[in-house]
Amino acid sequence: MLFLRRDRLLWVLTLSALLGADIYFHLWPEIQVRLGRDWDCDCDNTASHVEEASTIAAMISPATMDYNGSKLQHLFSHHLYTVQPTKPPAHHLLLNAHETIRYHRKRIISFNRRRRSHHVDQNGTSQFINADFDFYTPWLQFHLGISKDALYPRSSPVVEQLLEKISNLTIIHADYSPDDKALNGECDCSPIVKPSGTHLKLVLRFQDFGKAMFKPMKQNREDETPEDFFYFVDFQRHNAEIAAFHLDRILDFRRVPPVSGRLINVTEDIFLAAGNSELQTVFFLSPADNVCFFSKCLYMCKTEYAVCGDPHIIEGSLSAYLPSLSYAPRHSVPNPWIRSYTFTGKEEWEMNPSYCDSVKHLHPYTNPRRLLNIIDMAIFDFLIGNMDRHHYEIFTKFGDDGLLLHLDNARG
Ligand SMILES: Nc1ncnc2c1ncn2[C@@H]1O[C@H](COP(=O)(O)OP(=O)(O)OP(=O)(O)O)[C@@H](O)[C@H]1O
Ligand SMILES: [Mn+2]
Repeated sequence: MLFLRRDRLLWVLTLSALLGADIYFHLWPEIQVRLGRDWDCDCDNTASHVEEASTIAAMISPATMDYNGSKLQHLFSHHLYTVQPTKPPAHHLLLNAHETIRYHRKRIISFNRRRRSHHVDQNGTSQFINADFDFYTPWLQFHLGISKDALYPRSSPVVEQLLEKISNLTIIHADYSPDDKALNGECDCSPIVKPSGTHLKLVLRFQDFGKAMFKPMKQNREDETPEDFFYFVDFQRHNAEIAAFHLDRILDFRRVPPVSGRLINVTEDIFLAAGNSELQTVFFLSPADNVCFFSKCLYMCKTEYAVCGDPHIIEGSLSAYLPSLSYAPRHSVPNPWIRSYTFTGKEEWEMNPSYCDSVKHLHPYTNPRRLLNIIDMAIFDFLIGNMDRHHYEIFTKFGDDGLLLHLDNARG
């Protein structure tokens, strides 16, 4: 009996020793690596960062401008941009891969079914294209890579692949954006969607089931804002959206969803792909025989604010769509440094010299990360010349610690 008990004790001691060794030699070093290397901060040594920054400055200085290839690619090949911090832990990612895939597999089936019946109802003569689902498709990889700190990892190949897709893939569906739908009472689009939209925009869906927010070119690129315009009625420029994405990436914020320019065929890519008959009612042929359309929204959406193809083709920006609000909720937060939207009014920050201090003591800015994030956004808006940041959006999942989305840069 005594022998049996001693035997069991020996087993327990041996197993504990093995477990202890495993924790000490394998698990603990792994934990140390993770604790030591923060995802957003490879703060190794300031001196070398200063040196790297001056190398970058040299790369983009006029002296090296004779470089023939893409200057952006040249810049992003610098090792400062290719340093890859450790992968974020699963709880720092926005989405769970399995659930996201399951969700989309179901959605794509119902989406194809709905579109097919609409196509039949309309006696559609054009070829019907089913949306496909592929795990490696860039929009899905983009969604799966969204983390607490950035919309995409620093040297992610997914960004280039996504830009290539949104500028070339066949468009199979066009619809109003959620805020236009909220305006028309068609959607219960969660807290962030307000019937706003001073900018004509549409959601376009591609053959790979990816989506993008389309903002058409509204005036010539070289048109300057007339001096008498207040900033809150300033032009909205599709190319400002594109430039803002690139600058945000250069600054390593990575908080603007990838945006690409594209020539869109108003008739084929929008009118014939319209997901609801309501959208088709806003199209008309102009006296110059160009195909035009306008949007239904609060302010500038009458026919005189329509945009027209030439006769079918129009340039615009396409911003890669973020994960749906129904499974990655976001909310909109008023910017404490909002500009006044009246001719004469002033906001509190313009009159109260201690406003900054009071904001610092207010939730959520008592969180230093949130305060720094809003300062980043102010720097970004200063550089792009955007005075229209009335709200910003955040992913609800990350609470006060998460990134601020730099959406809506058309007035940059
Ligand atoms: N890439 C995107 N993915 C998902 N949603 C987007 C994207 N871009 C914009 N949105 C959503 O559409 C809303 C309206 O877009 P945006 O602010 O760019 O247009 P707007 O016409 O300027 O609107 P507003 O008048 O409210 O400023 C945004 O608040 C955001 O919720
Ligand atoms: Mn706007």
